[in-house]
Amino acid sequence: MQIAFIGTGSMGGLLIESFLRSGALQPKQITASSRTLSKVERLSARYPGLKTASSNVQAALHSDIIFLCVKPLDFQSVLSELKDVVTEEQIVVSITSPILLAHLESILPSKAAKIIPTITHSVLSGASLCMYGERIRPEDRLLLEQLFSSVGTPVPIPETQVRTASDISSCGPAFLAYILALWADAAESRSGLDRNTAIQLGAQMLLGTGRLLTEGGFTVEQLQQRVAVPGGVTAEGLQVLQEHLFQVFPELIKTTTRKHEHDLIKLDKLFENIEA
Ligand SMILES: NC(=O)C1=CN([C@@H]2O[C@H](COP(=O)(O)OP(=O)(O)OC[C@H]3O[C@@H](n4cnc5c(N)ncnc54)[C@H](O)[C@@H]3O)[C@@H](O)[C@H]2O)C=CC1
Ligand SMILES: O=C(O)[C@@H]1CCC=N1
Repeated sequence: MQIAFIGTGSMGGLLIESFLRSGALQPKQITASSRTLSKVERLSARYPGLKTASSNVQAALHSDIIFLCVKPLDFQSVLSELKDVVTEEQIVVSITSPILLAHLESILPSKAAKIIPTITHSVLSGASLCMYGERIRPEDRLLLEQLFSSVGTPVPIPETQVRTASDISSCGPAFLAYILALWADAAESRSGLDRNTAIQLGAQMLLGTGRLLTEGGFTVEQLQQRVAVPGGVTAEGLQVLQEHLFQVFPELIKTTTRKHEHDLIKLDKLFENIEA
C-alpha cells in the first residue's frame, strides 16, 4: 500500500511520524509533498526511503490513499491540481473539518473520506473522527480504520457532528492544558506548590483518569461518586464547579460552531470557483 501526504506542516508531519513510529507504515510506503520542499526533505533525511515528491500531482500518482493535510483555504488550489489526476480507485482523505465530503466528491472522481486526527496520536492515543463519502466501500473503511487504530482509536461519526466532536478530541488537549495551567497557577499562589510540580501532578491525574474511563470501566458519574466520599472535600469542590462551570461548555460550543459555520460559508464560495 502506498500513501501520499500533501502538506507536511504540523499535522501532516505528525501523522507521518506517528504512523512510522507505530510500525503501521514503512518509510518506503510514503510519498510526501509540501509547498515548502525543505519540510519534506527533512522528513526524507530522517526516514530513509520516504519519497519526496516535487509536486502534489507527483505525490498523488500511484498512491492508494492521499491525505490532504493543508489548511482549508489551501484546498482550492490543491483540488484544482488533483481533479484531473486522481482515479476512482484512490481514496482522498481530508483531515480538516470544514471541508465537506460533498465538496470533495463533487470535484474529485476518487473516493473521499474525512478523518480528523489529534495531537495525541503522536503518543499513539486519542480518537480519530471518521466520516465517509458515498463512494467509500466497506473494505475502504476497514483499511482506513485499521491504519488509524495504530495511532489511536478510530470513531465513526456523522459529518454534521464533526465540530462538537472535534472540539473534544482535537481541540480538547489545548482546552485541558489551559485549565490545568490555571489550576496550577492558583495552587502556586494559594499554597506555594511549585507550578511545574502542580502541572506534573495534573498530567498524571489526566492520564489515569483517561485510563479509568476507558479500560477501568468507570462511567463519569461513577468516578465522581467514588472519589467524593461522604463528608469529604471533593463534594465541596464539585459544588463550586457546578456553580461556575455550568455555562462554560454551552458557550464554548456556541463559539466554535459559529466559527465553523463562518468557515463553511467562506469555503462554499471558494468551491464554486472550481469546476469538476
Ligand atoms: N493542530 C491540530 O491539533 C489539528 C489540526 N487539524 C487540521 O489540520 C489542518 C492543517 O493544520 P496544520 O498542519 O497545523 O497547518 P500547517 O500550516 O502547519 O501545515 C499546512 C502545510 O500545508 C502546506 N501547504 C499549503 N498549501 C499547500 C499546497 N498548495 N500544496 C502543498 N502543501 C501546501 C504548508 O506549506 C504547510 O506546511 C488544519 O486545517 C487543521 O484544522 C486537524 C486536527 C487536529
Ligand atoms: O484549531 C483548529 O482549528 C484545529 C482543528 C482541530 C484542532 N485544531
